[in-house]
Amino acid sequence: MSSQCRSILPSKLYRAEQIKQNEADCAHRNGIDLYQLMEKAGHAVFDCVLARFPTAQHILIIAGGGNNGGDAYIVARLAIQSGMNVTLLAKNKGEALEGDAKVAMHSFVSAQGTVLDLDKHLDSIRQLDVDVIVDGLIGIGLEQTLRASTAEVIEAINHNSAPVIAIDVPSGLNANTGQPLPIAVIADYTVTFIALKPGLFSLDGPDHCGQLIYSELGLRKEFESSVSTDLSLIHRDTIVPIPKRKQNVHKGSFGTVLVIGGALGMGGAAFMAGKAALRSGVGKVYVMCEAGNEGMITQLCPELMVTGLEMLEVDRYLAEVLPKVDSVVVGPGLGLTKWSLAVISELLKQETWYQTPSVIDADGINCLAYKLDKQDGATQDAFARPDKPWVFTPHPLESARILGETVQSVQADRLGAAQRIVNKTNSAVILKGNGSIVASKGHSAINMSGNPAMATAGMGDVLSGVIGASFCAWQLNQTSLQKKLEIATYLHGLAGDFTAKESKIGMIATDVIESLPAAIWNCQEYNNKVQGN
Ligand SMILES: NC(=O)C1=CN([C@@H]2O[C@H](COP(=O)(O)OP(=O)(O)OC[C@H]3O[C@@H](n4cnc5c(N)ncnc54)[C@H](OP(=O)(O)O)[C@@H]3O)[C@@H](O)[C@H]2O)[C@@H](O)CC1
Ligand SMILES: [K+]
Repeated sequence: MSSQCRSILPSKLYRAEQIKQNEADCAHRNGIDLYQLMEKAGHAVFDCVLARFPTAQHILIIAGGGNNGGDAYIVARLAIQSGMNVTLLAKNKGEALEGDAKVAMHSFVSAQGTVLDLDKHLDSIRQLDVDVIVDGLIGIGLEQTLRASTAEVIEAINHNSAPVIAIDVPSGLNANTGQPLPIAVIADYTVTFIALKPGLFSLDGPDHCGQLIYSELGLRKEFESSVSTDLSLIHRDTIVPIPKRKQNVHKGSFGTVLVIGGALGMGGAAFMAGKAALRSGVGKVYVMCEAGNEGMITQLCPELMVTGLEMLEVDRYLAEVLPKVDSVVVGPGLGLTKWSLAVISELLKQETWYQTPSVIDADGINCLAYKLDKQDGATQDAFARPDKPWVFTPHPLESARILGETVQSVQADRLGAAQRIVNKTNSAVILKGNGSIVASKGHSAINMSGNPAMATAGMGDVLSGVIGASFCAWQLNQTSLQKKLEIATYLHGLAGDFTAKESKIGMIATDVIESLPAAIWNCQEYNNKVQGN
């Protein structure tokens, strides 16, 4: 998501329906009506045209039948008034328009603008040689799969090689979920109004928005103070600062993490989680792995305290070590075998585990989902326990396993799926993927750091180690579980951003581990400078 304009972004996100329900009241309280708001929206988009394409002569504008189309007519009028050659295509030549959008169309026509019939000019959309296209087909009014004729218009816009500015939301994109329904305009810029919508930041949203330009239309303060939300963004300005360390400290000051994983053939995952915890500043890291793997893990990282165990030795080890650690990372390379299921069964018997901050990742999730599927009472009881300091970190497939759903239903509404996992496990959740979602009861936040180079094996193991560290290495004792997880997720992505080369191809998980100290330092320095700490 590195192309998005982060520095000016607010932290709150609002669903389309919250904006629709509240924009009129907010505008009225600010002394303007909805038509004046539409004028402001049109001006904001035209400012973008002028700023990004100052030499543009010929502009193609697509206007839909709702208020998103209304904004488009304002842009078209401003373009004519500034001497541009404007081609405006509208459904039914705009004849069915009502309300403010109709007024906007008349203002365009009064400025000598001509409205052409969209359906008769599909080929023009594909082929017209223009300097810029403005997409005002559909905004936050889209609720269900596109009609075929509208999908065809979007396909035609995407076919034209001219740059595209989308008004409010790329047409066809679900503003709440980031899902194209099933196709959406691929814009170079999206000028979005009043409040940020979650779909612009998650799933396919960022690939369709291009650079995001937030235009509050003078309503941000009014809107944020009068409308509450359970959604937020995670970016540099929203994370709680990690304090700088005092000089007089020792390894005991920064906690102990236990990593449980590393079945035969998968020792590398436990190594990566353990090393990521160390690189995030943890004082001591224990690794409990399957007997036979201890040598290779120690060789990869001699700073880890590694113990290889047979099945029958696990209970004694856990009873002895769990009370000594500040957090547990369960899952990296754990496998789904007799050994790993025995490990999980022993863990479920340890009362200490339920009070210990724990990350449950990868095969930790798969083992628990498997046991749940087998109606295992201990797993059901563990899920039912309220207020555990646990976080599940599933990718979409693991999410589907926990929920007993399909990957499609998880991806169709990632924010909803994250909350369903929170409710089912009584734990926090990080639902991985583009725009990872950090969720706990009643709140979900979408992370903005990270890049496509991170789509590679082992990256989740690194994240689990960073989260393990967030519980003890950063002296965030007064910070909520949600906020700790937000910092860990952000720093993991930032370390990936620091490491990725331009092509965003070929970075590996162990590269990211080495960038963790720089990412932490960078945020501490930023905090010092910007917030004066
Ligand atoms: N309120 C204001 O004054 C302000 C509002 N603002 C702007 O208004 C936008 C919201 O406007 P909105 O609510 O009118 O909805 P909007 O995004 O234009 O979509 C409706 C159009 O989409 C079409 N359509 C829908 N579903 C479809 C489907 N499945 N398949 C195909 N078509 C479908 C639907 O067609 P219909 O179904 O009616 O034939 C209709 O033509 C918002 O994003 C912002 O840009 C700003 O100017 C600030 C002031
Ligand atoms: K649009």
